[in-house]
Amino acid sequence: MAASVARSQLTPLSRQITAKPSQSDQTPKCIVRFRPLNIPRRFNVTVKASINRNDEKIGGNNNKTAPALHPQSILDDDDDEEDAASKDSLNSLPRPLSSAQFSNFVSDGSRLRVAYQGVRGAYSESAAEKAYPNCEAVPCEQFDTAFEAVERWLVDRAVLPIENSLGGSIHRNYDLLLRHRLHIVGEVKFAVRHCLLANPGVKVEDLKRVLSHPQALAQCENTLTKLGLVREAVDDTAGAAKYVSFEQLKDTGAVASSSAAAIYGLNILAEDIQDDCDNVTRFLMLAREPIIPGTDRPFKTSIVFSLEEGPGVLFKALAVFALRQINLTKVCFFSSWITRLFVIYYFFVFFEIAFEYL
Ligand SMILES: O=C(O)C(=O)C[C@]1(C(=O)O)C=C[C@@H](O)C=C1
Repeated sequence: MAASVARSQLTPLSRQITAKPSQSDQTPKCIVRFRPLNIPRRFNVTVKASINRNDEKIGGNNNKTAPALHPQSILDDDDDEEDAASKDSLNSLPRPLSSAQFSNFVSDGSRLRVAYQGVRGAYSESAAEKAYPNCEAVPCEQFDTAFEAVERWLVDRAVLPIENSLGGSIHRNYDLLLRHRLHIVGEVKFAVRHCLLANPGVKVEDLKRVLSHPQALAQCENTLTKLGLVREAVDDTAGAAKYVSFEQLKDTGAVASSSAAAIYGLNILAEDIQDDCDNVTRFLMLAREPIIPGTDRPFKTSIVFSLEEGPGVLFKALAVFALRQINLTKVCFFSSWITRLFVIYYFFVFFEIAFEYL
């Protein structure tokens, strides 16, 4: 009970996480200065978790497990300590996750902090708990807030939806994967069972409109059309439930989970209102450090790249995989402000082999 009270006091992280945390912040790792090991100290730069991109720079010894960037406390700014710091730095480098390391605890034994988008009762919270049992799930207002929270060491991981069996790809998160430098370290599938929620005493026939996340509204298209309800999109399903409850709305319902109903004191008017009983959302688990796949089992690898416009460019790109018998599990196209066309490939193949091919 005590735990649930404490958790209910969590306020979602907002975009303001760019502000320096207060002294009382319990997370000492939150402001970190990264310094490439092979760059003189005076060229120190503050960058956001670009560990992967500089991997090869370390000592040129093909040590793929050693990231090139060294996190150093922003308070430690004494030049005299440079040599000692450089020597120690190899030992203190953040280690990339290995496939065997799916621990729910960080190195100091504290619970893993996992960011998700939404408020308490969101499906993303349940997915985070499924991905990392016993974690401390940290609500974030927006998807990019969750990305930033990991990059700034406010949390250890993020769990974000990427695809739904009914609604399709969640392009916003593909786009954010490109803009941020986090690594996909796993995925979790979560069966989403939507309920129609309303304040106590409100009946289905009293409802005129319904609030929810756009994906959730799309997943319940048939039911909501039959009920003739006006749909209104909000940031997340549980946020819709919270709003309906706090505003004591009598003509407005929410599409959300049964746990959101319990948390915000709403009644469940209808259960399993999604159009397909097999409504599954796939969530990605994201971390600052890449995972180094072992050779004991196949790993799913995601590749993002852009193509210049021209006849047959996509055909040629796909041929790279086809000619090597590499099985693609998903191909996704979308436009982004960064380039005109991005293609995402998922395929089952060992990571190193994939890179050899590319
Ligand atoms: O709004 C929520 O509860 C979420 O966790 C977000 C989200 C999504 O973005 O797809 C997650 C799962 C469901 O598919 C519906 C909504």
